[in-house]
Amino acid sequence: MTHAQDKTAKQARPVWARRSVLYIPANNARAMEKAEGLCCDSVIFDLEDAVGPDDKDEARRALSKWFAAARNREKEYIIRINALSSPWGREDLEAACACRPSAILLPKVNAAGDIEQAEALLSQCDDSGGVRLWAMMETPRGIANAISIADAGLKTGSRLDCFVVGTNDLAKETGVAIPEGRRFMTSWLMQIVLAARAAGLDALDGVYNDFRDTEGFRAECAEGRLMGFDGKTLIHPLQIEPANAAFGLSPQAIVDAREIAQAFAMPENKGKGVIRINGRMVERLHLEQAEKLLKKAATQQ
Ligand SMILES: CC(C)(COP(=O)(O)OP(=O)(O)OC[C@H]1O[C@@H](n2cnc3c(N)ncnc32)[C@H](O)[C@@H]1OP(=O)(O)O)[C@@H](O)C(=O)NCCC(=O)NCCSC(=O)C[C@H](O)C(=O)O
Ligand SMILES: [Mg+2]
Repeated sequence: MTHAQDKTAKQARPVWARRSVLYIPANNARAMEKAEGLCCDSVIFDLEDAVGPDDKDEARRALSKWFAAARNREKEYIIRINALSSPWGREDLEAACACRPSAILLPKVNAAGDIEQAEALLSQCDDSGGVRLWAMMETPRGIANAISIADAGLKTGSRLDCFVVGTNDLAKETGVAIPEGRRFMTSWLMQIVLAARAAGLDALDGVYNDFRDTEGFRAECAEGRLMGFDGKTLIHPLQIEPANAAFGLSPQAIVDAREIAQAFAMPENKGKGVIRINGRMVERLHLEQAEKLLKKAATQQ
């Protein structure tokens, strides 16, 4: 991978704020009707674990109806399908692709080959590249292969944008307990963040199951922010506001980013690699950061 290829792949990705990403079971009509009005940055409609085997067909039909109605696209709408190796995966992918969501979320990704398989199937039903791909990192093998999975996202034309942590499956597969600050999981979570960053992907922290425990939830959001996650996946509307607060961009960060963008846009700074703003050194790498931050800020709900 050359530097130029790496940069092209990273720049091709859509930039969105993803502070609060709410799961909604695709067989829960009442919750689905709330999706547009909630102030989370993104919604993941779930066809996988939240939907029982007997309800999969009905859930696909509900999704197709939901997307067919005129929907605003002020936030991202993602569909989580079942694993392609499961009895439902292929049908889910076709049905999800026909909905034209912002992205399809692939669960239980174990290796780069899973991404390549999904990309190949996606290109058969969407040749525009508009339907993006997200990957759940929630199996022991997936964590061990995190960097090669992330690198699949640097291939020409890849749709991979984001890693999503699945702490429940990780706990189930490994026997590691989640409570007490997730301390025995921390090294895996950091491996996911590191691999995501190596390929310029976003990384979203796992869910907090005890949705009535606001204090515990806020603490885990604060931890996730310090660990470098872009946002948190949520299971209940009560969790939206604390996640937005924890992962939000501060007004000062937005002011600083605007200042950097304006400074580099001035004719006297054209082509310069480094400039001085308010007595501080600012390089072009800071301009890239500032531009991304401003794009994210524009999509915060
Ligand atoms: C957890 C729940 C089953 C709780 O539901 P409920 O008992 O109905 O909660 P409330 O009575 O407090 O609900 C109050 C109102 O809020 C609406 N609501 C609840 N949840 C949602 C939601 N997710 N999105 C939108 N709206 C929601 C209710 O409809 C009530 O509205 P009203 O009747 O008008 O007052 C439920 O919250 C739920 O199903 N959550 C999502 C569960 C889910 O999707 N799980 C799968 C993803 S998590 C996962 O798998 C992570 C990963 O893979 C891993 O391995 O870790
Ligand atoms: Mg899971």
